Amino acid sequence: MAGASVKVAVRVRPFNSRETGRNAKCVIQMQGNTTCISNPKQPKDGAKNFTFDYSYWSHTTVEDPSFACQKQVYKDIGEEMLLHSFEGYNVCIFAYGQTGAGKSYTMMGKQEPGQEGIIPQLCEDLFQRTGENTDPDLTYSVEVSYMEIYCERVRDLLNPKSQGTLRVREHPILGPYVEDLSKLAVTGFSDIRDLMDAGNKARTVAATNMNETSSRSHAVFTIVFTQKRRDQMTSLDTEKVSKISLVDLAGSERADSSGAKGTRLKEGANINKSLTTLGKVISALAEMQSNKKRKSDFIPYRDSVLTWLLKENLGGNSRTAMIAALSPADINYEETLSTLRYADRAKQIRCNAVINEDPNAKLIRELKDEVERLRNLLFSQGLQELLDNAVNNNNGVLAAAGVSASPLQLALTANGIAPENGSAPPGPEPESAADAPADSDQLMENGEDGEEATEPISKEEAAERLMETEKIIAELNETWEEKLRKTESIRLERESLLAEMGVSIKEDGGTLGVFSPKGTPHLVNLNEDPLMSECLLYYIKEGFTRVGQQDVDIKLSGHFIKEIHCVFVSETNEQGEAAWRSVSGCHVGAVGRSRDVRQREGDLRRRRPQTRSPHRDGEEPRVPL
Ligand SMILES: Nc1ncnc2c1ncn2[C@@H]1O[C@H](COP(=O)(O)OP(=O)(O)OP(=O)(O)O)[C@@H](O)[C@H]1O
Repeated sequence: MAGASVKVAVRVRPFNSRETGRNAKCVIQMQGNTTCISNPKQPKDGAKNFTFDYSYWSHTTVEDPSFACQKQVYKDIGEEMLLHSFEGYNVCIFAYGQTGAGKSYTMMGKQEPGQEGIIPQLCEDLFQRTGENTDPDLTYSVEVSYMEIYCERVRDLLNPKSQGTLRVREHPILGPYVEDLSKLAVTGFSDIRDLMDAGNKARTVAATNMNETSSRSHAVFTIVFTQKRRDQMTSLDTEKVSKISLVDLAGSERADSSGAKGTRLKEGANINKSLTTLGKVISALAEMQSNKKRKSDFIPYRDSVLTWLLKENLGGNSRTAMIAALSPADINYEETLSTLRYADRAKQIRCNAVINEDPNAKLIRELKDEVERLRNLLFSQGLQELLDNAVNNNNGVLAAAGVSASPLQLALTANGIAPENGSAPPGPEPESAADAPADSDQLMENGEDGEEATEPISKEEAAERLMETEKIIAELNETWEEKLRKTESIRLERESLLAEMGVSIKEDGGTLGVFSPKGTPHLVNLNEDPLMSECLLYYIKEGFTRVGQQDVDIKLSGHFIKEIHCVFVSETNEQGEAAWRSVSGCHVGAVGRSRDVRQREGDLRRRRPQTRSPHRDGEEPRVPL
């Protein structure tokens, strides 16, 4: 399997309503695995051909024999990658393309039958296959994390407690990783589907709160799949661990072509830092293939968070597939051509995947060696005694205060050399000796037989690395039951937080809508497309809602609906009476609350003072009512 190239597919979507409305012309044609794009300005001689592993024609409907549906895309790419993960390889699928070209549709899809994307299909297939196992010596475990990279900052989409940005670090043995990113244990497809759903909600909420859309961030869904086999003869366990990374990249349009100005342009540049670097990494890797002499240290992985975290998936230990989403419309010709060129370059990358057999045992051994090495290093500088004293002195005090810390942490803190937790800015961090501060006390390692020191390391750095390694060992040693307990408590926290925010999401005609803080009705326009901006989404809070025209009670709570003509909210007037106020231009239908709900609300209002503001105190609504 060594030296396999990145599998590259392209997929063209149907026209959207705007394109149909403008009589857009389709500039893409496909024949077998070849994609042809014609220049609308020079239709005769401007056509360009590209060949990929797959060219998916999804521009028409299922009636068309050449139509590629969600199932087919999964079968060709998702299933192949899943089978590689069963073999023990790391795998990665990433979707690239302009905003609105169909990346999320291909990766996540919709919840309707037949519309699910690669991620849910792969998860379902994974549990289907593990469920069919009849070998008592073979057990499986699955853990999931979901993060978002926005403006070079990493957010945990599954842990509501993790409000800020997470630190991207590099461990000398593990390589780049996100510190404190939750990795939740799952036991079946419904668990993983709930997490996906929760993560997607968190993503949209975060984007809306920042007045953004999720198309400006990269979403990385990771499954860690472990297969443990017990050997009856020796009673030894062997493990194969595969990391499945499923990445929905931010829209690839160039900042200048999106018409962004000012802050937007600056943000665009920052968001695109990861994409630009991804482009540079792909080019450098492609060049490395054609010019064998070129060394891999040339690859600028460290220049962005995305490429740093996906280092192994790009030219490293991974089987990788890229799907480039294409818009069919003539208006997007330039962007689509640039996507095709990007995909064409990615074809040249080769990855050296290896089966990750028994990494845990090996890893823990290596990490323990590292702890030993660092301890010796600190010990040789006379710090061991301090460590012991500090442990003895502090243990009781901290235990009484309910603080748990490792002995090492206590000792280092007591000696003023423990690193601060999580206060460093996100992004790749220099870890090499060359990056260490030159003026701090340097600990020199003595090699065996009095060899010269190999790597000077500051005492702060040794301490930090020691703590980091101990933390990783503790995580690796966590039992499955402990992981499940932790997952459950995070789930409860997440649910209560979302319920408190009154968050609800419904896919409505392909538009993902969001939310109402504290359940008050808001008008939220999530559509960046100016031509669609009249299409507001209305959130209706908990309770029964009466559609006046039809005079029937319809339960609309927690739903987003389009095309309401008028929305009334009940609130208290100056005389302290419940009154109705129209919050949008009123014409035909009316949406209000049914009488019993109004009654109940009136009672409540008389008991507690109400603000006239339909949004939280001190907080402006996104779209003023
Ligand atoms: N193959 C397809 N078949 C049917 N509809 C599609 C297809 N691809 C995309 N669409 C529809 O086109 C719209 C835009 O697609 P999508 O949201 O997946 O784009 P995107 O590239 O992920 O954009 P963004 O960068 O904003 O996330 C959605 O309404 C989606 O349902």
